[in-house]
Amino acid sequence: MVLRLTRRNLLMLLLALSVIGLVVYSKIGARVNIIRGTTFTSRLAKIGQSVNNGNIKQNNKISERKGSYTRERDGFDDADVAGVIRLPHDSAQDPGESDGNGGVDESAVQDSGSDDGKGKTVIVIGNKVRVGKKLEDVIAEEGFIEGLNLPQENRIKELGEGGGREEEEKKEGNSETVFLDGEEISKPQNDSQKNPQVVVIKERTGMKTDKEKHKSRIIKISWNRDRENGSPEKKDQKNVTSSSVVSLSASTDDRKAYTHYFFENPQDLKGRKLYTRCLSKMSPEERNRVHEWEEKYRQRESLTKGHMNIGRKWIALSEYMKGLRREQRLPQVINIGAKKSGTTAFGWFIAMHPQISHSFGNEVHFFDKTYEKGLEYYRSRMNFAKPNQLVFEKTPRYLVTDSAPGHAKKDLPSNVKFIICIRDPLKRALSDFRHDSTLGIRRAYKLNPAIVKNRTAISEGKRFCSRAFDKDGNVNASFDSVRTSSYVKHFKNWLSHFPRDKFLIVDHQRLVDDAYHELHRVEQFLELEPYFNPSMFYFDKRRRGTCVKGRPMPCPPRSSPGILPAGQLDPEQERKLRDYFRPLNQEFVKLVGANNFTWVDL
Ligand SMILES: Nc1ncnc2c1ncn2[C@@H]1O[C@H](COP(=O)(O)OS(=O)(=O)O)[C@@H](OP(=O)(O)O)[C@H]1O
Repeated sequence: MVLRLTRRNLLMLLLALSVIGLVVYSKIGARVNIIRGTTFTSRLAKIGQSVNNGNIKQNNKISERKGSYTRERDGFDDADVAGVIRLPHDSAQDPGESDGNGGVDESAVQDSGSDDGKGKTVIVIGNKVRVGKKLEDVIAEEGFIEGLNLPQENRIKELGEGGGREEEEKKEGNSETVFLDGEEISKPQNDSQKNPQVVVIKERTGMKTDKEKHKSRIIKISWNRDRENGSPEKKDQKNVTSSSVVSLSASTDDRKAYTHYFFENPQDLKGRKLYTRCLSKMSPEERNRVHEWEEKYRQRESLTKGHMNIGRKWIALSEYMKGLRREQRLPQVINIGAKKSGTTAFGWFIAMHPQISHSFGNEVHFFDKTYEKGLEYYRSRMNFAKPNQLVFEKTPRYLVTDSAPGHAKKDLPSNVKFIICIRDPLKRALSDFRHDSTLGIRRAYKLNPAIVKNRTAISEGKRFCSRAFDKDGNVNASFDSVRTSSYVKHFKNWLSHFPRDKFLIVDHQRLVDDAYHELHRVEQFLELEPYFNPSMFYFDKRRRGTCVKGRPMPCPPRSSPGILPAGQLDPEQERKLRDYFRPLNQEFVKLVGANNFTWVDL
């Protein structure tokens, strides 16, 4: 049969091909899922489930999915992960066997998955499972575990980058004493060292592409946190984090110098970005000194050049900085918002003060976006501060993130202080909306500038109102731009965790009209030596903002490019919004205890 090549026939053919494609894809996809769902991680999770009622730790990236446990897709194949779970009752000694050829030893898994498995250690490295074997024996057999070559006295003998290990190194590894957390694990000194509660190891396998190699270069060892305070009864496996290992091994001072999130998570691309940024701020001479230090570190640790991954570079860098008495500390001052209230300019001004060390980058977004990465990550986002400096970061979303103050209270030192920048709530809301619209169309704008050509102040005002009011014409309090401007609601949430004297309110308008006055208040609040003076600042008409005299770049950077006009409202809509904000402003002022904001009663 010969089909005529008409448009209709072509369409039919395309449709048929798509259907076939879909069917094939769904079949293969389903199979892939089944394979993933039954790999050793889910088995490992089941073992853990029988031990601790299914509370497999989040930080091991094992999460519940469709009734069974499977590792979160974080770029690793299941075969890259290994784990050790010490079941309760440390009794069994009979070693289980690996099948030796990379497959999972089914009997070992089944054995330990049942209640009979209690009391046995289950160790999973790569896709081998061992039951009842001593951790130290397994480590000795495996020969190397990256991530344990902690600095100097905490070092484990490291044996190559997996895959192509040298024969000689292998021998060395079997004969050398192995150190874990700075202790000889072949001669444990107390029971808790003998009994690791959880060890999770990510091990590289035969990776091919560079990207995969990078990803696979992670091995994590986690110990039960309770080991630290010596209360094995209070075991809570959910609390285990990979950073506990380092923190257990180092004294407080060493911890500050060496513990580094990127050392343990070299796959986190942020590490590379921040490292580059940090070095780019240095003079060429200083950069050379850092590279020399890295080389010293490499030789001291007997590492090959290939070993110097980004995690180790961070360790070397923090060692170098430690020598200059500079270290990464958790922030002591946080500008928590509000968005579009001049927070970027504020951060830029305050960073001029010699006693302030600004975090890397404009915003950190720890309490609102990356909290699950842990405090070590947060610390690694801070710049290397001198002993007399206060560490500062700003993230405007903290103000409106409900969980932020609780987490900040729990995690930060008690001397932390907060700055809140605020602004006329209506102007802020319009600026906020413009910011979000700009981000939304930035891509389209790049492709076709004409897309914003017809957007006027009036049209933007209309777009704003279509969101700011509901269909009955009432203010839509849950619209983001309106919600953020309701300062009192957010401030109350923060006040329920911190006392009033922990906060300083900075008004954007005053930052424009009299920057010196505002910044001097900040100096007093933070107990800094006076640095700013009135003659430093001027108002730049073109930039419509405060700038600083005598600097190569006199004005702070803008947080978003102004490709759209600010929205203009008709008087009726403006009145309605003002009526909405007024009582909230008044309540806010009562709480703050000062009333020199020009916009409160508008
Ligand atoms: N130098 C200087 N002095 C005073 N005010 C300034 C300065 N630079 C920026 N701005 C104004 O700050 C508004 C942006 O605020 P943020 O930096 O907090 O925005 S962001 O939340 O970080 O996106 C933004 O407001 P709009 O222009 O209304 O959008 C800026 O005009």
